Amino acid sequence: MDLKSMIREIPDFPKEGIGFKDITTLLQDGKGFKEAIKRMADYCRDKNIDIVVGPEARGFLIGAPLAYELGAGFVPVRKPGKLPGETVEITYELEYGTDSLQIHKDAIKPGQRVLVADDLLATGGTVKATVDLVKELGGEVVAIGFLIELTFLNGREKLEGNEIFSLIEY
Ligand SMILES: O=P(O)(O)OC[C@H]1O[C@H](OP(=O)(O)OP(=O)(O)O)[C@H](O)[C@@H]1O
Ligand SMILES: Nc1ncnc2[nH]cnc12
Repeated sequence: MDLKSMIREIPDFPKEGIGFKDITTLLQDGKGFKEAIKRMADYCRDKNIDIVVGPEARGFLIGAPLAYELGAGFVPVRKPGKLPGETVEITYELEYGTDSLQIHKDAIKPGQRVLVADDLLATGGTVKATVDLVKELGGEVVAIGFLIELTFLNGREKLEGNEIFSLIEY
């Protein structure tokens, strides 16, 4: 199945010069969605993953079904003010300015084996912040998986030292 053909590219969204990779066209195709999650799960079935962690919002769309397929738990990483319990927060650099993400303090136990999953790797900032939150709680980041990787942005450099996989490259 050609998953790449199910991704729609929207030019100049959300701003001029950005070629937006729209995954909604893949998600709305039942066979495509199932195949994408199955292929991501195949990368890590033998890794004894306890928890899949996904950053808001598109990381939920990939991370939650992936956790279900692996028989693992799912932990959301959210934008500030959304999680009701006690949280740990990280602030990270964007192209212009900064952003913050939070995780529940008790969401991961020290030593648990974690897969970090998101829909897309661009500069790597979002997932690097997510990895740092997991490590702060004592989780072991076993692998990082993406549906899509924009290789020309070299996001892997920011994630050096981690095992990384992606299904679709641009
Ligand atoms: O590698 P990076 O440069 O950090 O970019 C990738 C991130 O950007 C997108 O999320 P976005 O911030 O647009 O939020 P959303 O998931 O709520 O749409 C995407 O879903 C990744 O999480
Ligand atoms: N080109 C892109 N398409 C979709 N999501 C993105 N997040 C960051 N860059 C993106």
